[in-house]
Amino acid sequence: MSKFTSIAMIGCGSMGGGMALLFAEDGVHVQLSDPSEKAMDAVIEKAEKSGYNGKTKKHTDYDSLCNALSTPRLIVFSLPHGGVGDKVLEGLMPKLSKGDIILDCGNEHFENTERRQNKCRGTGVHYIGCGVSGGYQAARAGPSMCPGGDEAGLKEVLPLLHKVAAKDKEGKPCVGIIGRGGAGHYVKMVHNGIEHGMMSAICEAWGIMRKMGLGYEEIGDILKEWNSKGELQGTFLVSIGANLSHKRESGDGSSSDKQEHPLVISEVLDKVVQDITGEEGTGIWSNTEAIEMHVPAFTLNVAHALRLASAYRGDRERANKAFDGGFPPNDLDIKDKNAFLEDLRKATYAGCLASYIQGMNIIARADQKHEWAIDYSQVWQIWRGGCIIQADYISDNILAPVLKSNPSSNDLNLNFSSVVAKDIKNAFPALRRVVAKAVETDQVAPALSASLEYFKISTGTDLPTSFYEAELDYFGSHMFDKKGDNDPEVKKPMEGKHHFEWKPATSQKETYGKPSV
Ligand SMILES: NC(=O)C1=CN([C@@H]2O[C@H](COP(=O)(O)OP(=O)(O)OC[C@H]3O[C@@H](n4cnc5c(N)ncnc54)[C@H](OP(=O)(O)O)[C@@H]3O)[C@@H](O)[C@H]2O)C=CC1
Ligand SMILES: O=C(CO)[C@H](O)[C@H](O)COP(=O)(O)O
Repeated sequence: MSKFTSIAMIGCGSMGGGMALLFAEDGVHVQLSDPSEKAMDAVIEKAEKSGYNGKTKKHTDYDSLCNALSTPRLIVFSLPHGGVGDKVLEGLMPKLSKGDIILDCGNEHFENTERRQNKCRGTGVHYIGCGVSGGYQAARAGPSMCPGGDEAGLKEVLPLLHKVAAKDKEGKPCVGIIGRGGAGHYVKMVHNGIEHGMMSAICEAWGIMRKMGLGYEEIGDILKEWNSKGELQGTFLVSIGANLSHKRESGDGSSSDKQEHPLVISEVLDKVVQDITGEEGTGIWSNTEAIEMHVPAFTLNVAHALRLASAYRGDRERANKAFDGGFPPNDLDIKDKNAFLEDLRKATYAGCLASYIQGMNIIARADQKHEWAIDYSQVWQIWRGGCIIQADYISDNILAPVLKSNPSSNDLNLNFSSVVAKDIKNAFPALRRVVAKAVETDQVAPALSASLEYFKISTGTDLPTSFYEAELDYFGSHMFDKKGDNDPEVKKPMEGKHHFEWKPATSQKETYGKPSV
């Protein structure tokens, strides 16, 4: 039996509510706090219905909440990111004692996490940033959990997390100590960046299949097939895509019912708004981090841009009118449908793998900067099951050989892996054919196109940036390295050693002639 027999859940929305039931299912008493009594009542009702009688209780003040907890206290946050957590922490701190633990299971920005960790440090309260993944279904059944912070607090709470977290195919829990400071929230943030890249690649493939004339349910069957074998085997986002493709509002699925109830997917508008409404920040933060860490993340960047562009439906409609109909994708007349679908499957895989590679590179660079001592074998384990980016083939064949041995962050770049090289060389011609077809027929394929460019550029040794560098030196005296220079620094991102006087600076009179005024 865990020492945490009575814990707090602060925030009883879709994730917190589900996790409260998850802990209650494990026999733990869960003390609830949420501004909405209705939200707490809903959790209590579900707990009672599930037979967890008396295991959940609502509180409207922190005194009664904290007094109801076993010690050391374990307080789980499932709150919107930003100021809410600060306010809650401020309210709780006077009631907490040395050894108590806050487990922040929201998608918090890692800098907020570290700021709060610093605030708590002098008091002996442990603040753990624990990204959770898998959506509200996983919150209820057991999410993938990514905790980071000080080791003492992590070791205290880990046995309980082992019990409630998602389990992989071998039954091992998808949770482990990720690293120090804000590492847990950082890795979860990048998980979401990868998620966005993968979702973009998959939705672009879906759009292309629609233009091939395939019906929603036919596409669902194809996605099911993709998920069952090969490089996309066991990919959660592909599997839920297969599942959602067949869903109708209600009814029994009979043919008369099919006429009455359209497929839900056929009614969904093309608008992703979370980044703009501020509900979620992870997509913005992971792309900002990619840029700030100087990591080329082609797929992630354009996936985010697609979301942003999609959100402004009204602007798109207005521009569409101004452009007299814009550039709508043409119907695709594909002679050998099966061969093209196979290309599309491989292209989708390349987009998913590109997302993983870019995400891992962001994590590695941040780990070096912040000295979090990330345990990459745990990153691998945490992403094995229960999370949105779960991808069994990638996990078993691409990540395991690199991550399981917990390499140094310097050796993490998956583009150095012979397995990745083999797979991408196999998928690249298919990706090229799909992108070429998409370009030719105006399909929307930013993440697929960016992934093609990514692999071409990140493995290329003859880029057109020679000309770029020359122009920079021409107008800005920014220096350049020369082909054939043997200095090892040439291989590093360091300023070049040469400047050429392409055009000497001249006086205003020499440049413009005699002024007219
Ligand atoms: N939804 C998902 O799939 C996932 C979400 N997350 C993260 O988990 C966290 C929660 O997400 P989610 O459950 O979807 O969001 P919800 O909005 O459903 O839940 C958040 C809850 O916190 C409550 N809340 C607000 N202020 C306080 C406060 N001062 N004290 C106690 N409770 C408060 C909200 O109440 P009210 O509505 O009345 O303001 C709401 O019930 C977020 O950080 C999210 O990014 C992580 C993984 C997956
Ligand atoms: O964290 C999550 C999954 O891992 C949540 O589902 C989150 O709501 C996804 O939203 P976004 O795509 O905006 O990050």
